[in-house]
Amino acid sequence: MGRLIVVSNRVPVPDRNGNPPAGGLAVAVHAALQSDGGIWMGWSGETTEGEPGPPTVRQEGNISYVLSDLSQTDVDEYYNGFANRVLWPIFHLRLDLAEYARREMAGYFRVNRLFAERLVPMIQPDDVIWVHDYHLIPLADELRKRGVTNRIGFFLHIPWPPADIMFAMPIYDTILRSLASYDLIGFQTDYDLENFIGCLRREGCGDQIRGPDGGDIAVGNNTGAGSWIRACGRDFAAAAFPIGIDTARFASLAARVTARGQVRDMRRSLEGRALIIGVDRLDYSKGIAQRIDAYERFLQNNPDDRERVTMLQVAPKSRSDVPEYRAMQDAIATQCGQVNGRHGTINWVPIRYVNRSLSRAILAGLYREARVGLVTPLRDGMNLVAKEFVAAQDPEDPGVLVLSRFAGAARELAGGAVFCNPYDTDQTASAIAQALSMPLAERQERWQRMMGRLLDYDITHWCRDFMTALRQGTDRA
Ligand SMILES: O=P(O)(O)OC[C@H]1O[C@H](O[C@H]2O[C@H](CO)[C@@H](O)[C@H](O)[C@H]2O)[C@H](O)[C@@H](O)[C@@H]1O
Ligand SMILES: O=c1ccn([C@@H]2O[C@H](COP(=O)(O)OP(=O)(O)O)[C@@H](O)[C@H]2O)c(=O)[nH]1
Repeated sequence: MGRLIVVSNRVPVPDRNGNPPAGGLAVAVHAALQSDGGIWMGWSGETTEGEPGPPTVRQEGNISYVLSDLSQTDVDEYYNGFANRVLWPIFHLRLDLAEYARREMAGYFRVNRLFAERLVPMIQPDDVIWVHDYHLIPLADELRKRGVTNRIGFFLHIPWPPADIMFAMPIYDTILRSLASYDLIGFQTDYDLENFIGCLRREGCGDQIRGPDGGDIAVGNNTGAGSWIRACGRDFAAAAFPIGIDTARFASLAARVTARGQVRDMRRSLEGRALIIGVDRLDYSKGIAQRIDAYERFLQNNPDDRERVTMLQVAPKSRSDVPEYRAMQDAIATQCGQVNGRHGTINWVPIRYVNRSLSRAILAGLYREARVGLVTPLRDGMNLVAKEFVAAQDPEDPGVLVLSRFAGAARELAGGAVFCNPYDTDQTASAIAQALSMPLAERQERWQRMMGRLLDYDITHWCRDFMTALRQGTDRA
């Protein structure tokens, strides 16, 4: 079997001992690379004043990590600009926040060309290439232009928007058509897949077809969503592969850390109050402001519960060079202060706000302490925090997940989570009240339903499913 080549904007480089970072995706993809050997290529995270030098290569076992520095102009135009000020807001249905500029679009394609040029000399005939996320949509097209005929797969970690939103983006057609250069496109949910096919149809450039020999593509995730597509003169496959977490390992981490250090101190500091937790990058898609409004409404509607609950919002800074993100940092801090000022007493602070990143181990323990997990994005590709919260619970006394219906995770966690509409403040406030008063038997039943799914379809399963579907064409050839 040929090697696997993974390309992503960020590369989870192993530590000094060769261990990948603890995140589930890094561990699972690292394992897939290790088994047949391979390359993981992407941005080093470093910026240079002038033109960047050649990539650095670090060998770990049979995996080569190939890291390219980018110039400040590249980072401004490709990452902060087109990826995070055009594609990100539009794919998250925020046309109002999209700032389109031709210069930034040119930078986006320039960096994709740079990655393609650097990758081509490394590719061997049997290699299979797996490209990740919206930063690198045109990469397959650039590789094809350079004569690469290998199987190339793409996984989109964020949602795919409906046609009317997509078509508002200048050069939407270039983005849409460039996806036809892949052999397999993976989405988080069947809704994203439907939206993508809807865009092809409305544009009149593609549609679903019967597969070769009438066959289906291999999708083992029980969503039943997979399709063959003919578009822009090529046939390719597209399917939903909802990303999972390292469920069993995360559950055991949570059970281990709960009695220790910072988590134990945190429990003591609650003085018996029920903990409501939110954990998100500081991103407008996560609905943090709306969540704080809903929590305040809950306090107003349930005066008896005041001083019996504490909300902890963990929100590390993210993409701080993008103006919309910088503005949010001040807005959320102000909002928390106002709620605390209005409702706090000399003995009680309603919201604790932590504006920095916590380790996975601490988070696992905090999730387990919490009576309610508040995951209320306005739009989210998947939302791994929702899955981690469930995995971390004590089976004997599980907390309740309040989950936005607009998170990708809602497709799999229906029947277990209490759903909310984050745009509806009263309804989200009621969902918080429902979660806090839920009887033990119902909490256990809901938790078991969700945990069963998360154990069956974990990150290793996700990785294997995608790779099986991607290699399927190789076998047929
Ligand atoms: O790399 P950053 O700009 O700092 O952003 C962090 C990541 O954010 C996005 O995550 C998405 O992928 C998750 C895993 O599939 C998914 O659960 C979540 O809903 C998505 O928002 C982004 O897509 C990644 O590329 C970033 O690395
Ligand atoms: O302080 C923090 C906040 C978040 N996370 C992790 O960051 C990831 C966030 O993934 P998610 O899919 O929820 O959202 P994204 O940030 O990728 O859009 C999860 O694994 C969290 O455990 C973390 O390690 N420390």
